[in-house]
Amino acid sequence: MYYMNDITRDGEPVLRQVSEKIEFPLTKNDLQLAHDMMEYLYNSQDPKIGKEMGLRAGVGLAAPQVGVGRQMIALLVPKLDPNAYADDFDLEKVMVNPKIVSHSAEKICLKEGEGCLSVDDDVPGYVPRYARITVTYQDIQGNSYKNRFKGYPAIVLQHEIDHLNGHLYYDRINHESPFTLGDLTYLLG
Ligand SMILES: Cc1nc(NNC(=O)[C@H](CC2CCCC2)CN(O)CO)c(F)c(N2CCN3CCOC[C@@H]3C2)n1
Ligand code: NI
Repeated sequence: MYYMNDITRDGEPVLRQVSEKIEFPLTKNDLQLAHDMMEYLYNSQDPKIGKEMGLRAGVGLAAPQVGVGRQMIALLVPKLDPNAYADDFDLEKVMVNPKIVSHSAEKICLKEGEGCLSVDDDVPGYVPRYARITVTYQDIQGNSYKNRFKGYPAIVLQHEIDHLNGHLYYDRINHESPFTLGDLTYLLG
């Protein structure tokens, strides 16, 4: 069970390192990590539990954010469609050793910019992300996948995979003019 004081903050070296590849079969610790990361996301998205526990809401979480420099991310991305059921997710899974193997030239961004549980103050500005990506990864059983993502789930995945390579979202903001569209094709959200 994670609380906010379990979240590693900007300034801790682990957030700026390249995380280690995970070998299979997963250790008990790895399985516990996967469980705890998903549990944080569910708790943080529950208005009652999230409030009681004082959690910042999250749709994704990377292992370095709980101090573990290993290649594991957890995703709980709701459908953007307001008519979708609350328990209907675009992405609801743990990915081990995720890797972007190809991507569109086209870039998009979230209209309201991004934030990060590991960065206490919000940095305003558009964060350019690839509109479409192909990702290889393994699930906690060790099955391998190669899937394509676009739009909102693709943005979240790029934010999380960045954490595994020591990048934070504000590294990608054009600080000269944070809200220029540049080569951004469209804004999402
Ligand atoms: C977009 C969004 N970012 C939230 N937080 N930031 C995060 O998730 C960080 C990762 C995201 C920042 C931009 C892309 C990835 C965490 N990060 O640092 C991990 O590396 C939200 F909380 C949120 N939503 C919408 C859906 N809602 C469902 C009901 O519960 C509340 C929830 C709020 N949307
Ligand atoms: Ni983050």
